[in-house]
Amino acid sequence: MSKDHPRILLYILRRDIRLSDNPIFHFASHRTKQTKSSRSPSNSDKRNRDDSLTSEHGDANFTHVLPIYIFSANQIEVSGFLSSPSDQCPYAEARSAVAGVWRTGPHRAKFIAEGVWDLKRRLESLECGSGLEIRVGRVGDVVSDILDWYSKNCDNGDNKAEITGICMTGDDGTEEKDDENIVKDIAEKHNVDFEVWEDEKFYVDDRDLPYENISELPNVYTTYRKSLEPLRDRPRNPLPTPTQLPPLPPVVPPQTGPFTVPTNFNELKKRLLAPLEKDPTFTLTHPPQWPTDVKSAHPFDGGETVGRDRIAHLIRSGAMSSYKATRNGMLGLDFSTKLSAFLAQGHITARQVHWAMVDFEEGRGDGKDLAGYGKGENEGTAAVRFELLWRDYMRLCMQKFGHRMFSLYGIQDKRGKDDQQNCRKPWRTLHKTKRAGEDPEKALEIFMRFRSGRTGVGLIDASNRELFVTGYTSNRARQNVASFLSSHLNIDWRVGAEWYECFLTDYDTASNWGNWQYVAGVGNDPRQGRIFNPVKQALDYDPQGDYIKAWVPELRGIKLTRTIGPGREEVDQQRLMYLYQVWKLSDWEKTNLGLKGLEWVEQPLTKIQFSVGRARGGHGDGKSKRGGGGGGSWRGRGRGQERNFRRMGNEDRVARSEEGPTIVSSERV
Ligand SMILES: Cc1cc2nc3c(=O)[nH]c(=O)nc-3n(C[C@H](O)[C@H](O)[C@H](O)COP(=O)(O)OP(=O)(O)OC[C@H]3O[C@@H](n4cnc5c(N)ncnc54)[C@H](O)[C@@H]3O)c2cc1C
Repeated sequence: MSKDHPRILLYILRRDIRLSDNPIFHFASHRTKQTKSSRSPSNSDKRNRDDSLTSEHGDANFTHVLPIYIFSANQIEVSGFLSSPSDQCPYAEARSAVAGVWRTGPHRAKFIAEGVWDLKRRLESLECGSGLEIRVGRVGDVVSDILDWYSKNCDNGDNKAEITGICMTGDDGTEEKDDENIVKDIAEKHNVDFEVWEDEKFYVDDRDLPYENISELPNVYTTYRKSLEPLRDRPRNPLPTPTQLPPLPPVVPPQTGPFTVPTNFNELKKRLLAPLEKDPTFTLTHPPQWPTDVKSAHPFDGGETVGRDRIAHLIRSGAMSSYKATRNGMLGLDFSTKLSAFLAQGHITARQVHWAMVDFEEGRGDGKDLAGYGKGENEGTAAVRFELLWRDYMRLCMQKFGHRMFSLYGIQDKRGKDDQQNCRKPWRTLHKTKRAGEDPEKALEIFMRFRSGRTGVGLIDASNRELFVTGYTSNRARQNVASFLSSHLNIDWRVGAEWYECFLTDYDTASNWGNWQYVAGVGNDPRQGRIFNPVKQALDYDPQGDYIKAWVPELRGIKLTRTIGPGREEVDQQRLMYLYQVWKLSDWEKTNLGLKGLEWVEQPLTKIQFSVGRARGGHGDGKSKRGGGGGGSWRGRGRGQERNFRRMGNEDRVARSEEGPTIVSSERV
């Protein structure tokens, strides 16, 4: 066989859809440079050579790189790619295990497609013959088909093209690990090298963690964080963006039947969305509608190009530096970074975010006129780093606990003794169990109202409606929603996690399931059993009612102010209570506002006991010390449990003394 025959490295892209700071592309580009320089004896300067790469990853034996992205049939519905309507899809529908909802809903499907297309464009624009191939199917099937095709169709004697290596970046999801093992077996069968690379998209590189073994990962975030402080010193340098890569192979196998992959973006998107659009209501009798005058907090297209622009915008606008003060917001583009979806798909890396902040902190690049430029780490940039570390931590928990991340009883999984003593929470499930008093139909109905944004609790409904139409809802809202489903309604929290998996643009296996467990009280919250009171939380974080009114337009007619002098109005906390729980309105007002008789208004899923007293003076300027609306004290009534509500991930950072003891009591209807 000729030594010049095409030898192909098959690179299976996963959540590393970017050209910059990408270890595999960096390595491949490095090989191109090496090959070129070894051909030219005069160009023997090895100063720029990255020896760690070559020693770590061996002497690569490839002349071509075939980057391939697979829409994985178990995670995203692929029946829209069938070549003909009469074809039968060989895969089961990509639905969730417990609630049976689509694994990937329309917002993320679109975002992923945009990211993949952006990378394809970037690779093609290098003008070195590189590109990206898109396939659909189960990962193992696609890889097998490609290897078989090269064995069968390219056997031209000396010029035979062959796959000499397969690589992918590691992923800690359980399904992703299964895929890695399947591809490893296929590679072995074909006698092809296989390598799983460290994905370098996390804040702290795995190789720099102070643990020998993942079992040593502390079960409490704070302990983990302290082991890594000072956080600013931790990230490695990002890898440079390749300017040249080995070309695509001269011949590339086609997508195997019964599927066809379109060659233009609009058609690709159409095919992905087609099965989801067959039922745009997602089985809801009252699907949320987009209020015409409200803008999405997350209007971003997917892809490395937009993601990197977003980082630059956050620096240039000062949003990164003001992050600590604004991060609990719920409306608008810049109250938080909105980087999560780009990070989840690997369109950008956490260390790129870090180094962009370092440039600002050290007075390089954008932001010259902003406060804090060149003055080192500030409260905002430190808080962003803190949150990025949460993301790392959730991912490491996934690595440590594996399947337990998806278990109803969580990573704690208190079986045995506790089980016998019936200490486990009696979750309401959507399916029949042997437990007495189960009513799965009722649970299903409750879940339907929850998803529709018709629970009757303003903050929860606003968030769930926002999620449905935009694919995003803030961290503050997510915590309340998760707590509401799992603790106020006692519904199996996994159906909430699955609903989020379907609808979140930024869905990330570890962050989603880890956060749901944490809030549901079965994860690694050291203060087990915290419950968010969505009325008090609304008072603290939506003190003018703007967020609820935006997303629940039926409530916009509720007058929230009272007159405090000639031509002077202030938000009245008593009236805010009607917005937060509309059932509290008088029949007369309900009738006037056209709300009378609506199920979610008259029969909320739960009534939360919470009231506010009249102002004791001193707050007549309309600003409470919580930064919100009118003054006045609040009072919870109930069973006498006292809880402090603090933001997850925040417990050791700010002592929120202004958040006094809160009593949660709710009466399920
Ligand atoms: C029930 C629930 C489900 C969630 N599901 C997801 C999910 O599927 N994907 C996801 O990325 N985040 C998830 N989060 C975490 C958090 O809500 C989002 O990361 C954040 O709201 C995204 O907006 P942002 O990028 O503006 O965040 P910012 O507030 O700007 O934070 C900066 C970055 O830090 C990371 N981050 C912040 N908070 C967390 C956290 N609690 N856990 C892990 N990483 C964090 C994210 O990467 C985020 O982009 C969930 C939180 C809850 C309570």
